[in-house]
Amino acid sequence: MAELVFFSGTMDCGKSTLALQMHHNHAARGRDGVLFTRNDRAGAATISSRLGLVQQAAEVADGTDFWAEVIARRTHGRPVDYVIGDEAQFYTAAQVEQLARVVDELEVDVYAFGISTDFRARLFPGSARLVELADRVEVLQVKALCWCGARATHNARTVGGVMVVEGAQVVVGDVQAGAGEVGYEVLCRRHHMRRMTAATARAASPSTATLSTSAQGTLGVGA
Ligand SMILES: Nc1ncnc2c1ncn2[C@@H]1O[C@H](COP(=O)(O)OP(=O)(O)O)[C@@H](O)[C@H]1O
Ligand SMILES: Cc1cn([C@H]2C[C@H](O)[C@@H](COP(=O)(O)O)O2)c(=O)[nH]c1=O
Repeated sequence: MAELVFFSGTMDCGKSTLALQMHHNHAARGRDGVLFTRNDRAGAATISSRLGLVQQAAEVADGTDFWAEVIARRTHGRPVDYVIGDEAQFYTAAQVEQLARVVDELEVDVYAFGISTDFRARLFPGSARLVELADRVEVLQVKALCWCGARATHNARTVGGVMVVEGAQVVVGDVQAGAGEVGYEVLCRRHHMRRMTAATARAASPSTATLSTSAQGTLGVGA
């Protein structure tokens, strides 16, 4: 039976890498897949992973209808066994419903990848609908880490390393940002709620190492 699976995690936890690995493995066994993305950092119609993999994909716009996209390809003779949708947090709720219909009525597996919450720790509309409709929500195994060494569970938006809480929900950006640029940093909930980034923690206590001593012990670093 076909499935709608939502692979979710913070920024920089390996979602796009996994999306491209899954595409590779399915395609290697002769399955036909269609790749979609929206607002990838590397530019339109691209899925890019920080590990260096880049693949062309169809760019999703507000008017994209996933049901029509799959039907059109099937009409032109493609089997369309699965759909991979990256940056799925940016899809509309209606588009997620179309994906669910593609699964249920066309027997196409849909693998959606995205962050659940924005810089204010609020669900994106697309992610909320995925959590509501997915057969499974999978949390990625590779842990992104907060500066303190705890598992990062939240995404902070930063300017010059300082967390900001005002602004538009969608601002494309990266965890590696230049001075003064809008960037992102992944944090544990405790430090997200305290608005404490690596830079502000260092400024508050310059002698504190970025990873806490206990975390360094756990991770086997800092000896
Ligand atoms: N130089 C590097 N060496 C090894 N792994 C890296 C390197 N740069 C990034 N990564 C890995 O890539 C992950 C980010 O992958 P990516 O698919 O771009 O994430 P996401 O799509 O979730 O934002 C990081 O968590 C890290 O594990
Ligand atoms: C938290 C947050 C993120 N974004 C943007 C920033 C990036 O362009 C993407 C996430 O990409 P990744 O592959 O998961 O690193 O989302 C945003 O627009 N608004 C936010 O609040």
